[in-house]
Amino acid sequence: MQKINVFDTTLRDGEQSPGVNLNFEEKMEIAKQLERLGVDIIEAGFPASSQGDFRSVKAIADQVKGSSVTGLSRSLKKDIDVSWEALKGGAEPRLHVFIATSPIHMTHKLQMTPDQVIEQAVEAVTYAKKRFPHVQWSAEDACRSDLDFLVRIIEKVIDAGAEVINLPDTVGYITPEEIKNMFSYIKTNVPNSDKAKLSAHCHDDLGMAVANSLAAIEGGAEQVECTINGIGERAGNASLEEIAVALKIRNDFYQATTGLTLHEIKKTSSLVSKLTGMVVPNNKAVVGDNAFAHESGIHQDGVLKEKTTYEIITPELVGVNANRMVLGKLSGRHAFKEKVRDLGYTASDEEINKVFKSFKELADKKKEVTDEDIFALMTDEKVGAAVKYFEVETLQVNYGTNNIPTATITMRNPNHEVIQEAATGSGSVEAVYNTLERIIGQEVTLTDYRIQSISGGRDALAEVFVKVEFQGIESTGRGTAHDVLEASAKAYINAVNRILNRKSGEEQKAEKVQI
Ligand SMILES: CC(=O)SCCNC(=O)CCNC(=O)[C@H](O)C(C)(C)COP(=O)(O)OP(=O)(O)OC[C@H]1O[C@@H](n2cnc3c(N)ncnc32)[C@H](O)[C@@H]1OP(=O)(O)O
Ligand SMILES: CC(C)C(=O)C(=O)O
Repeated sequence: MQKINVFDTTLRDGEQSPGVNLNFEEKMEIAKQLERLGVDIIEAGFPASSQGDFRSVKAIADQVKGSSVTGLSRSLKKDIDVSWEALKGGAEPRLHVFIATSPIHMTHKLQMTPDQVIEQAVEAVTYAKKRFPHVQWSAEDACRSDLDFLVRIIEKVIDAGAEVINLPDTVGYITPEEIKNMFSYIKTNVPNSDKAKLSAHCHDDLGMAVANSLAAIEGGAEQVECTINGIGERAGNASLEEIAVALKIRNDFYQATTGLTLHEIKKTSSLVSKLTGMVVPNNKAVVGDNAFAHESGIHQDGVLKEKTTYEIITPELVGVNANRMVLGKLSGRHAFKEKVRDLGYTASDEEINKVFKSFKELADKKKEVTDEDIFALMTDEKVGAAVKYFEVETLQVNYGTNNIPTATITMRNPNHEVIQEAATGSGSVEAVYNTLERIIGQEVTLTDYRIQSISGGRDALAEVFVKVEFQGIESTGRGTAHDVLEASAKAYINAVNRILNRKSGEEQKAEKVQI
């Protein structure tokens, strides 16, 4: 099994993401986490770019000893000198020096001839080698460079002392097949290629950065440069976690491995997301919130029977506690039943089937049905096992800033008669309660009223708790609904029904049902 070195550039190319600006403490915290993750090389910054970056790179090089620390430098003596000052305290000081090799970059940006570029590259590597025991050289925009020019310049920088040759796809242009061919071409045609490791550094402009990095490995790369969560200049870099997990899960194909502690991946991803402010999309491979979540009934059923039906990565592998069954309108009975059991309910198939129907109705109205929602549905069902003396059939409330709130309610009474009444109140809830009291035909004293939302979001269920006194007995009641007034009415009637149940001895029966 071939060992692939992981070169993490979250703190250098990752910080080039528009809008990202990490301070000293943040860079230090990320570097320490990268060390725990076990990356081979941390590119901590670009020391010559600013005082702040110099200070961070220096501190990381001085303090992080579990990974090798490097910094980026142009092919200029002044940049290399500054980099040396920053990196010299590292365990084995390592410089990453680059120059562009594509015709577009050489002509327009550097305004140099290919021969001048070769000369400057060799001069820079030679100069760097006088100080640094390890020098990596990068051919910026290698993937749009002339292959035979690359062969010429690479041979010379290896002779000058570069021990890693990085061939970046700077603008995310190449395809997997092309990059694989490019790496094997360089390996075969550079006469001294055995004296250096080849490295890939891919950008994601066409969404192929990870595929290209893996293809480069097939072509002979022994190092991949990547960032946590794939952050980086423009559309970002190849994402470290995706490459690492692909190599692990498909090592039958790639025959390659990394030295990473994979269960640190999720923690590292969350830390980088928090400190950079770059949110990880829910559907992001490996570290997205949905990476181990199943919502559709057929998938949930499959996973409950055998995880490998729909999971190729175990959540534990990357430090996620467990997979997640998300209950929504596409979920089925198997997952629902499992969730009800997980929540601690003992329920018969008949009860499950009944609540499943209410669950589907709720799921049609709500994006995600949460544990709290299921709890509310189950509690309603269990409490509903007692006699419902009164039951609200329809409820309408007329409210306006210039009107007196009026409620009109149709309700079934203990004699199974449907009665309609209307009443006003100083607010909508009072109007509802006055109307209910009128239908009940006896005084009901409300002694407590509390409302809260179940789970988050605008579409959350409302949950109302009341305490009422009726016929000399006090009882609590609870009601849930999407609408606060409906939940208020349900809670009030629930309390009255409980009192009537208790009076007729039915309450005892209801409490026997195990919740
Ligand atoms: C593909 C990559 O990701 S490369 C890394 C990109 N990262 C960064 O640029 C972040 C850090 N950069 C910086 O802070 C600044 O750009 C600095 C400090 C490096 C340079 O700043 P300035 O001196 O103001 O130059 P500026 O950035 O405007 O232009 C870049 C200069 O470097 C030259 N240059 C670019 N790459 C190289 C190189 N590898 N070797 C030598 N010179 C180079 C350019 O041709 C240009 O030279 P010119 O001023 O003679 O025209
Ligand atoms: C300087 C190199 C490594 C780079 O970041 C790129 O080409 O994208």
